[in-house]
Amino acid sequence: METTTVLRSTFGLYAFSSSSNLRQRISVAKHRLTSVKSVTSTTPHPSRGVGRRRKNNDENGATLAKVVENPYSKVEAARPDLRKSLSDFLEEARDFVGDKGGPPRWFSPLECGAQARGSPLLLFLPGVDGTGLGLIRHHKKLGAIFDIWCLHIPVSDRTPVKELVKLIEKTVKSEHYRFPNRPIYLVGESIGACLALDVAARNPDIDLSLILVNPATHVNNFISQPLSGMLNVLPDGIPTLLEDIFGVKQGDLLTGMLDALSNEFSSQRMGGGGGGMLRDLLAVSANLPTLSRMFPKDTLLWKLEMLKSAIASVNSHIYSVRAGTLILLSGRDQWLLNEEDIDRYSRTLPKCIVRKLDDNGQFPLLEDGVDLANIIKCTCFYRRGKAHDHISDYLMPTTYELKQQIDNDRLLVDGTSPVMLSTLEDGTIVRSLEGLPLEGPVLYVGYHMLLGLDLVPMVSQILKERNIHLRGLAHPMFFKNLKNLIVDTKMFDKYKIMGGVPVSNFSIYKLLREKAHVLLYPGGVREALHRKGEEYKLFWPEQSEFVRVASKFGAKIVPFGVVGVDDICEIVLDSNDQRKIPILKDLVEWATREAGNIREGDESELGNQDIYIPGVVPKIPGRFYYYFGKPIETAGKEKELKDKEKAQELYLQVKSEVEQCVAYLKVKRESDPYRHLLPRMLYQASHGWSSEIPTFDL
Ligand SMILES: CCCCCCCC/C=C\CCCCCCCC(=O)SCCNC(=O)CCNC(=O)[C@H](O)C(C)(C)COP(=O)(O)OP(=O)(O)OC[C@H]1O[C@@H](n2cnc3c(N)ncnc32)[C@H](O)[C@@H]1OP(=O)(O)O
Ligand SMILES: C/C(=C\CO)CCC[C@H](C)CCC[C@H](C)CCCC(C)C
Repeated sequence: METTTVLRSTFGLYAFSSSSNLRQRISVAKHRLTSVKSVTSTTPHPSRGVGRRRKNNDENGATLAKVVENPYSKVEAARPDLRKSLSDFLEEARDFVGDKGGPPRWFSPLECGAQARGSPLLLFLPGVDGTGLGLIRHHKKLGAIFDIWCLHIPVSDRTPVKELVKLIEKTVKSEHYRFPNRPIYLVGESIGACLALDVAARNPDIDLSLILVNPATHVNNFISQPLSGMLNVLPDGIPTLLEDIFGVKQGDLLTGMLDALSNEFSSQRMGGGGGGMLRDLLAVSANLPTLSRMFPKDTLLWKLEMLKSAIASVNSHIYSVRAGTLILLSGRDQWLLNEEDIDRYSRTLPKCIVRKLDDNGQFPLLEDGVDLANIIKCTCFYRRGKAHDHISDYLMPTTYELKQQIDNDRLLVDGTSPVMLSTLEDGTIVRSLEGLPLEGPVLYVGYHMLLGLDLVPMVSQILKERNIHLRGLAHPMFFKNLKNLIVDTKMFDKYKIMGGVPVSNFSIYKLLREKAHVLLYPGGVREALHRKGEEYKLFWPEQSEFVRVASKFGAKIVPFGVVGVDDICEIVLDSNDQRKIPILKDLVEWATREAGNIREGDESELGNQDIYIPGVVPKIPGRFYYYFGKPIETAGKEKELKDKEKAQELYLQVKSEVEQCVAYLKVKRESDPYRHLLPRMLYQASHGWSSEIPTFDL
């Protein structure tokens, strides 16, 4: 296996290659990068909303309209974003653990070269392996949104922790000097996390963000005593520790066979077959010689010393850290950290999010199921400026992320076979989303069903079918990173991945100004968490909202209604009931307090916004129905709609159209022969599972 890596240091570019065709490899890679850049029409760009029609100027200045293919239309066939594995790490590490030595230095992997303009710098600080390849699975995906440099510490290097911190600091300072407004991310694993904290503590005035993966917080009794004692008594001069223990060398028949097996597993995984732990075990076994060269006895002893001094240094400096921190914590096999320390860190560090990776072990960045770019999106940890901006720093879901979303919700969508209707300009109602305007700004205003379940089929279907990405104005509770939470806020990840923005008059203003397609539920959580008997009742403010801001940007307003949740479940325990049960009462009060009431002071029922989990009894699923009304133009009416009375008129018109959409669907579903599950299943059994099930006559 040949590898090519361009190594960058303060002195220039280094190239490590096991083959002689380095130049060719680099130019192939460059060519690939160029093509990635030029295919934004079919690849969702991480940082931009997806346009449908791009205007290009031809040589004579004429404007050409280029129809852009919808990257999400083939979402079902999307392949995983991360395709490398532990086996790739071990194979590529072979070239990093030779006898080359030299000082610690930075390298920038070629596959990270396609980052969008204005991307922040990401410095990766390795764990005990020192190779700097620990992010290998993530290079491609992270490389699209960061300028990535990885620190390589050669096996034979003995630079003390203090000097390593100075070396990293030197790079941080010089990069900060070059681009003072660009944030610098330090991503460190175990001991690398200690180095990151140390650098941040020494540089509180530089704009840093830290991502600490299983930060080493203590050297436990086994490691500090029996293990280091055992290493100390082993004779010097043995070539490698593992080679001695297992008696295997590179090129052995056994390693050859294991190699072949692990390759077999890798190729199956590429085809979607999976391989999991067995594949990793085989990869490790086949690469024992690499591992043994990575950790010779004296290097292991040195790393133990480094660990002790790095941890001691962090503990004495942690109070000076000002940077925002994201800590990733494996649920299994934590050798070098304990949760009490992490608790202390999260209380000490000023802006700290702790994200647990329950099913992961010692090296989560190399394990399946951990996607760092995705975690960064879900925690709103990505920023190009001083703080995360939900609009300009938002990263579109990759097609695979959308697929995961769809797969997670498949049961609900397949169970409710949604019917989506829209209205064409001439008023014709059609069974498709054809009536939705393609050009923004557009403001979708509608009724919110129980638990917000209407969002599930709607947002992804509109993206898939029309390449329209709805930016939903969402309750700020979905973006909170509360500590000591009774509920796991991971359940709100989907709101962030799919483009939710905390609701405020500023966010609606900014989104419409950017010509976005904005989704607004004026009834908000009061509708989504309604009480018994309140289904399909709108809880909108009396005084007009959204109309003036929509007209300021000439946005089209699309009123819509949706029904069906009453056909899948029935509320048996609402917030009024829960407030009568002691434990539940505390939970409702806690959640309502923590969430914050965005309708505080509203005297009507809208102000009564309990946050609670309704007790429901499921039903054999009926069907979901959506009806998007005819878009209402506000362009050219800005002056007129500045008048509060006129704005109120239009507001009431929109409200009445939403009510009419709901009423229409409630009546029409009575005549749908496929409203119930059984006829739908029979229909699909005879016409194919992917066939579109008919509905009522329009
Ligand atoms: C288990 C299932 C889950 C599944 C999920 C699956 C997939 C997920 C998919 C996707 C994720 C996203 C999904 C999101 C959806 C979540 C739903 C909820 O969370 S619902 C709760 C939140 N929503 C509310 O509670 C509504 C609250 N509504 C409001 O607060 C208002 O309606 C608001 C702020 C949106 C608009 O009200 P105004 O009062 O600003 O509107 P106006 O009256 O038109 O404007 C007033 C004036 O302010 C100006 N203005 C506003 N900002 C300005 C600025 N920055 N500069 C200058 N002028 C500005 C305007 O131009 C206008 O100006 P002049 O007075 O006429 O001169
Ligand atoms: C309002 C909803 C959707 C809007 O699109 C539905 C939210 C349903 C959740 C299951 C409600 C969860 C309430 C919990 C007790 C969590 C509160 C956490 C918060 C951060 C205080």
